Amino acid sequence: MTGLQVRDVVVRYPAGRRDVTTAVDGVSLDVAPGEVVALLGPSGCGKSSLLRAVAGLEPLAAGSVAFDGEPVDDVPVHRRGFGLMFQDGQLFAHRDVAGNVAYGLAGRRTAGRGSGQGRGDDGRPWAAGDRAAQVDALLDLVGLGGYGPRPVATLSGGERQRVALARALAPRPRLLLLDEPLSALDRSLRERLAVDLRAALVATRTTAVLVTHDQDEAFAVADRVAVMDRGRLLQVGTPADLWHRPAGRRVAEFLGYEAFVPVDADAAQPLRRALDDRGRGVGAGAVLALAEGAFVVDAARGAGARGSVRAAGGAVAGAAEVAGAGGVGAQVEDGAVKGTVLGVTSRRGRSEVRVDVDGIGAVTALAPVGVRLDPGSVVALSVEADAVAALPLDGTA
Ligand SMILES: Nc1ncnc2c1ncn2[C@@H]1O[C@H](COP(=O)(O)OP(=O)(O)OP(=O)(O)O)[C@@H](O)[C@H]1O
Repeated sequence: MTGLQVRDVVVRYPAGRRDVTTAVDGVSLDVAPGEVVALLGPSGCGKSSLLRAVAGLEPLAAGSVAFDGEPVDDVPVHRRGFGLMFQDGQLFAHRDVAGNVAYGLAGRRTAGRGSGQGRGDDGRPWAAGDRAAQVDALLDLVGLGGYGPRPVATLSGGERQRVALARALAPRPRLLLLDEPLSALDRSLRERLAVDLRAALVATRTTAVLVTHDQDEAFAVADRVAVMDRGRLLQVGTPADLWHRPAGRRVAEFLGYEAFVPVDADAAQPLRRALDDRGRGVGAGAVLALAEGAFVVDAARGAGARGSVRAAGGAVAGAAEVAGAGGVGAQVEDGAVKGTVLGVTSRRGRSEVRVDVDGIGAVTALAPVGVRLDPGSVVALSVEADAVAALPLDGTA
């Protein structure tokens, strides 16, 4: 066995005088060498407790943690050869950037020390050369080339986390444990840093476990995502696996699926046809989960009643648009899915249209940026099959 093996791990904390909280409730998980796995779940589901148990910072109430087939349960934290990185980076304020990274180099494991811990020079970017060159290479790796002499007090939050990452990678840990490393940053910075974090982990072939409550971050950084809830693992899979085949409603909700409809309901038939067209036929009895964008406002097929679909330039799209023609939806083509507009917001170069669809309820449809739709108007909707998933019949997760 290579990589990390977590078996039936239980972590408990005292709660009150007699009670205990079971924060991790029998979790098993393997992480292959060079693989990045994200632990994803809502606040309090036990992600950090599991990570801390792997690190050796929390005692196990049951189960075991092994690396490369050897149990580490009796190995103290600093002898496990695991690196840790936290939300706030915890840089040394009195050292400059280079000094912080060099501190990580000082802790580098040497080849052959301890079982499975040593890896000789393997062509990684900072494996050779003197210490200053290694620091420079690490700073280049995290996109901070030339930052060495900067006092850390002068860095932005994102830059600090990049330094913390360089420092954490410097000793070439056989496993890097990252606890919400980006969550103190604002969203756009987080998105950019997530991409860079993955690039740095892949370039250094670092085996890593990342804790996050942010689905986008988990999907951007990890090869596989482990969804946790109430101390248990609900599903582990690649981002594509999870997105297309959530194990159940709780996983789907956590990934951002916002509406659910039994496949046999009338309202589900257009969705079912769209899945059939993609070769993703769904059997009777399943439930369809709809993510944002499962419907797209279909301007070409018309809008009716008290509103109209207008493109950004003001041109009326769709010949069937009428104002005030009695009866909501009167002018929308037969056979089209119809939705009553509840409101429109613009985000990231597109419009998100909250629409109420008969038999399904309120969902978020997409439309071109600048589209003007009055609340109460009825729009035709087409289905985007990629944003629809079928939940298995027995999916309890
Ligand atoms: N030191 C502790 N003492 C007592 N209870 C704790 C302790 N640490 C965590 N817990 C409890 O264990 C459960 C899991 O907490 P944990 O921090 O592992 O969750 P999490 O998923 O990482 O949450 P968050 O995303 O909010 O950090 C929670 O109910 C929490 O209150």
